[in-house]
Order: sequence, then C-alpha cells, then structure tokens
Amino acid sequence: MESRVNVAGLSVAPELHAFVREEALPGTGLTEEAFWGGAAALIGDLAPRVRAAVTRREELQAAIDGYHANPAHSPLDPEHYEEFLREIGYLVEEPAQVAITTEGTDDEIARVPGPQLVVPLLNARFAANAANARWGSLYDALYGSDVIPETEGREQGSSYNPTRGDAVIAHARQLLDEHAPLAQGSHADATGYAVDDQGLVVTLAGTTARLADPAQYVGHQGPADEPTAVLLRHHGLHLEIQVDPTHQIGRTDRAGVKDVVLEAALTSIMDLEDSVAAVDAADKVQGYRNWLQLMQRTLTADVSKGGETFTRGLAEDRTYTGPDGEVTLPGRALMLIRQVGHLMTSDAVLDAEGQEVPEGILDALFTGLGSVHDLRGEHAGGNSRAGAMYVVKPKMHGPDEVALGCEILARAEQVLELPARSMKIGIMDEERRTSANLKACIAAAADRVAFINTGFLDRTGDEIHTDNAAGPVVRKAAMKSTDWIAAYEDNNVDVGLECGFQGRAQIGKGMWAAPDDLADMVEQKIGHPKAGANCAWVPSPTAATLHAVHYHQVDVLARQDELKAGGRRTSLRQLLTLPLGDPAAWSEEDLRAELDNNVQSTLGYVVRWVDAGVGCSKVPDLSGTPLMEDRATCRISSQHVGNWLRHGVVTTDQVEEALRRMAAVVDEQNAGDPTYVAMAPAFDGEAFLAARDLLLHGAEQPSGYTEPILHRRRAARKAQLAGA
Ligand SMILES: CC(=O)SCCNC(=O)CCNC(=O)[C@H](O)C(C)(C)COP(=O)(O)OP(=O)(O)OC[C@H]1O[C@@H](n2cnc3c(N)ncnc32)[C@H](O)[C@@H]1OP(=O)(O)O
Ligand SMILES: O=CC(=O)O
Ligand SMILES: [Mg+2]
Repeated sequence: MESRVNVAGLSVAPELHAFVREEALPGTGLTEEAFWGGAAALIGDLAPRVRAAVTRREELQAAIDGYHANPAHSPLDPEHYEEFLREIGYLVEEPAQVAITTEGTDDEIARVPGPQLVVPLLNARFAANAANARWGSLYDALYGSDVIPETEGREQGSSYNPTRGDAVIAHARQLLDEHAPLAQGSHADATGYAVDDQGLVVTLAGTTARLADPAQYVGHQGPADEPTAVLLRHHGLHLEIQVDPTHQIGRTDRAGVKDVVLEAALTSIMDLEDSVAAVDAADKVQGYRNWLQLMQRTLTADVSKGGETFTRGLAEDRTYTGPDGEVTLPGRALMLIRQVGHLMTSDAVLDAEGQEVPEGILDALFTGLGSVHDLRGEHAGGNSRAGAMYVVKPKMHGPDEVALGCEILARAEQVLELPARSMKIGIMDEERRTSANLKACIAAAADRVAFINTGFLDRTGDEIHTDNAAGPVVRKAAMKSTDWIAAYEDNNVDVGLECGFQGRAQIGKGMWAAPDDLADMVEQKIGHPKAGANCAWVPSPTAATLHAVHYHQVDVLARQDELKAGGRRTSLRQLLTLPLGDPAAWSEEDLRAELDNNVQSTLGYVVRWVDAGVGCSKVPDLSGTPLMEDRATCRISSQHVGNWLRHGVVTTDQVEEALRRMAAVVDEQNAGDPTYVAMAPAFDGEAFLAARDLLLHGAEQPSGYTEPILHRRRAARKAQLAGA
C-alpha cells in the first residue's frame, strides 16, 4: 500500500491524491499548489467551526432531554416548552421578511416543475441510468409496472403480451387526449401523424385534425410528411410520439406509433449520502470519480442483463426540426450532487494536527473540482446551461449550520476559482431545528439557495430522537398521520413561497419508498404537485416516468399562486407537537409486530450495507412488500426501538430475541444470493452486530444518526475481507 502524501500541511490518502493529480485537476486551469494550499486554508478555518456546530447540537439535545426528564414538565405545557426552546437558542427569532435573490439557475430548477430522481452515486450503472432518465418510455413504464393490473389475459409473462400491450397503448392515448387534445376527435383514432407549415396534422378515419392548442407542437424528427417523432409540450414538459410502422409495436398501431416518450427526470440527485456506503478514501474516490465523469460526460458502465452485455454511456441531447428552425433539448437530467452533512469526518484527509477532516468539507472540495469541468473549459455546459453547480446539503440543524454550509461553498468557490455563488445550495428540511426555524435558515442562504425539500424520513428519525425523553412515540406507521408532520409539510411549502421561491428555486417533496408499488404511487403522489411542490423524489427511472404524468395533471405554478394568496396554513405550535403514544392502547401483538418490523427492516438493510457495501436496498417487509431502505429509514427504525426501550415499552431481552428470530428471516430472504453470508446461527458477524448496536444503542448516537455505527462496522468488515 502506498503511503499517505503530505501536501500543504495536509496528509492525504494516496488514492485521493492520485485522483486529484491525474484525473480531476487536468483541464481545470488550477495548479496543485493552489488547489491544495487553498484546501488546507479552508480546512484550517472551517473544520473547527464544523466541530463546534456538532457540539452545539449535543448541548441542545442534552438540555431538551433534561427538560423532559423533569416531572414538572409532564404533561407538556406547549407554551412553556416553546419558551424553553427559545431560551436555550433552539428556536431563533423569525426574520420578518425574506426574499431570496438566487440568480443564474437553470429552468429545471427555477421554472419547470417535474420529477426528481435520486441515485446512489457509487453505482456507476445506476448513475448513468439516472442521468439518462430525463426521457422515459411511457409504454415500458406502464407495461412493466403494476399500473396496468395483471388481470386475466393481461399478464406480463415472459414474452410480449399483445392484450397487455393494447391496454398500455389505450392508456397512453388517453393521456395524449388529456394533455395534448385534438381540436376534434381522439388520438385513439389516429391513423397517421404528419407536420405541415401550420404544425401537427393528425389523420383520423376520413378526416384530419389539429391540436386544440397548436402551440403545443414543438418540432419533429424525420420527414415532415412521415415523421419518426413528434414533439409536444405541456406545462413546460415535453412528450414525444415515436412513429415506426416497422417496429414490433408500431406495426400493430394504425398510426404506426411505437412509443410515447415523456420528459421525466428533469433533475437527478447524484447521492453521496443516505443511499451510499462510503467509509474510506477508496469509497470516496469512487464517488468523486463518478461525479467528475458525469461532469465530463464520459461516465460509462458495463451492463449484463437478459443474456446481453453492453456499455451504458450518457445520452446525447435531442434535436428536432421546429417551426422556426432547429430545436435542441437536453438528453440528460440536470444533475445535482448531494454531499454529506456536518457530522461525519473522513481519514481521506488529515489536517495539520492529524485530525480527520469533516467529510462535508471534502465533498465540497472534490465534487466542486469535478463541477469545474462543467463550469469552464472544454466540457462546459454539458450539465448546467446556466453555469451553476447544485449542492444538496442534508441534515443541517438550524440557521447557523446553514450559514456554515454556505460559507464552506463560498470558500470552495474561491479555491476552485469559480464565480461567487455559482455553487447553489439545496437545504434539506429534514432536522427539526431546521423545520422550526425554516425562514431563518432560508435567510442564511438567501443569495444561493436553489431548493428546500422535505426529507420526511430523516425528519421522522430526528423527531423521535429529539423527543426521546418525553415519552414513548406512536407506532412507526402512525407517524404519517401525526400533527407535526402535516404542519411540517405545509410549512415548508408556505415558507418557501413566502420567501419568493416561485420562479427562482425548487420546493421539493420526499421519496416514494415502495419502489414496486407504482399503481399506488400514481394514485398518491399526485398529492405532491397538488401541495405546491415543483419537484418530488422518485426511486427509479420508471417511477420518474410515471410521476411525470402528475405534472401534466396539475398546474403547479397555478397551485402555488393559490397557496401564496392563502398565506401560512399552520403554526409553530402545531409543528412542535410531540408524537407521543399511549402504551396502554397497544396489545402484546401490536408490540411484537412493531418490534419485529423495525428489527427486520434494520437487519435487512444493514446486512447489505456492512457485508456488500450497498447503501440503498429494496428490502421486503414482513408481508413481502419490497421497500426502499436507506440510512434515513434505518434511522427511524433504530430510533423507534431505542425510544420504546427507554420507556420500558419493550425490554432488551425482547429486542435480543427479535434480533435472532428476524436475522433468520432476513437470511431466508437472501437465500438466493450466492455471495450472501448468513447471520444465523452464529450472530457474531459485523453486520449482525451493527444492527444490534443500532437497535440497542441508537438512541445515544449523535442526533440518532446511523452513520457512526455503520461506518465503523463496514470498515471492520472491509478489513476482514482484505485480510482474507
Ligand atoms: C431518504 C432518502 O434519502 S431517499 C434517497 C435515497 N434513496 C435512493 O436514492 C433510492 C434510489 N433507488 C435505488 O437505489 C434502487 O432503485 C433500489 C435500491 C430502491 C432498488 O434497486 P434494485 O432492487 O436493484 O432495483 P430493480 O431491480 O427494481 O431495478 C434495477 C434497474 O433499475 C435501474 N434503477 C433502479 N433505481 C435507479 C435509480 N435510482 N436511478 C437510476 N436507475 C435506477 C437500474 O439501473 C437497473 O436497471 P439496469 O439493469 O438497466 O441497470
Ligand atoms: O433524505 C431524505 C429523507 O427523507 O431523509
Ligand atoms: Mg435524509
């Protein structure tokens, strides 16, 4: 193993140093001296501030725990509690007026509502797919999901089922009728699509029709009288009717339509946080390299599936002939990068005192270096046409931490010689101190904020952790209908609109965490645009395509106008309501079911994290429904068990017993994976022990985060594997 490199007073892991020297710096115009010198100064100035912010969190939490431990504060007097939170500085004075001034953002951020895909960045195959998910086949999404039910005759089967195909085609034609209607007649009766000097001409039985709104026609590909693609626009989003009468599907269609392709993942978040397992310099470099190659548009991944092997690269832009000349549209989603929050440190770089550097600072520097390639030089503009880098900053607690996050970016801009405020910030509203001080948080980032987003999963974990000493919380599933969460979701939109986000920045909503239940998603996730969100998270390209339909169904900007006119719908008091439950109302069966659910989901997630380095997994729950599990869902489960343990709702023995029983269940669920190492019957592997630590000691972790335990156990497992 090569030894660490000393540069500008820093001690740098050799793989990171080589990555910077050989891959990331060339083409940026920056010298090694300037880069490492700037990095060292930034680290020297800001690392102590990050550490102090983390210490401050612990002081506040200790004060809150002390408050609840005092019997005089039970039952809780909401007014007194709020006063107390002000006194200790947890709540700050809300600024009267805040108007964000962020400039230089892309349309996908500021002006066009649409789906936001999230993807673990360490997985190049998925990441390339997520970049390309800007455009998604509606036919494939409908055919391959449960949106078209598999009723008799409509099963997916192993080869193309024309009866199912007909249902898909009918569904897509209905969508065209709803969102690009003809002046008369229906797309369902189309026998041909053509273009003339007045736009789109659709041939129907014995007649022709035009679009009810001819301006919806944007362009076409191929000859005008026999186009291979016709491009339409609605609510700022494009839809492409693809025609090929020789294609397997096209030849069954009277108009030769082979697909309807939707503009889907307008933006994709390349994630270095909740969905990845990155515990050392080698892992971090893999993430930084993938980001760099996305910015240079060179990322590729070898894919083997269905007996075929191919190399996946990044999609090209799309070109059409429009009424006034050539029209070019982006082929790839606008990519954002989610860096880590303020808590964790990394030994990828040690500072002058030999201390690990805050990982968030490293992410700012090294993903920033990757983005330089998009912001100047030969690859410039391949991602952001507006010259911006979009940083999603998770798990910040309150306005001071937001200000610190912005300062890190401002200093990174200087090191990287980027224009001031070109690094925009997305504030994840996923910790309670941020929700309760949201307007002040936005004020702290007013000149660079590009999004706020309700990360309700982490937010639920933080709610449980913050309130832990107050009493036992409601069951996990009941959290979704508590007062605080309703207030949190509404408040985020209302405050965002009040601060001038409309037309400037995104107001986003959280993840659909049941990746295979897409019929339910289609039914429920329309609630996000209806709530005034101009983007919401989806777990896969298929989900992005289906969720895109919601932005055709809802005029988000009009909805935002209505909400703005109505003003705030909720109060701080409601936001600060504690989700406490009544143990007397829970039967033995309830308790066992709740514990089993939390223990099984933790084990199912953690075993792949620790043993295989997979940071986001589809884990079947006890009823067999596959659920997306990531660090945030794991935080909820571990905090829930920790809370019930603390209040004697369950005992340590019960948790230990459930751990062993559920480990066997998870082993069984993974039996088909030849690389899987069973946890039972020894129960002594790092994965099992990580889950056990999380469930028995999760409540004592900083902010109830899963990272410290997961990182430690994964590093130990990697060492074992390296030794073996
Ligand atoms: C609380 C939070 O922070 S939420 C944000 C963090 N969570 C995420 O980012 C979720 C991202 N999603 C995922 O990681 C995955 O979809 C999972 C883990 C949920 C399911 O993964 P799998 O079980 O492998 O999915 P499945 O087998 O159904 O599909 C795999 C295919 O879909 C693609 N795919 C799945 N998810 C994604 C994604 N997010 N982006 C791009 N492509 C994806 C894969 O590339 C693969 O296609 P390929 O074979 O052509 O490469
Ligand atoms: O990061 C998202 C969340 O819900 O947590
Ligand atoms: Mg989160």
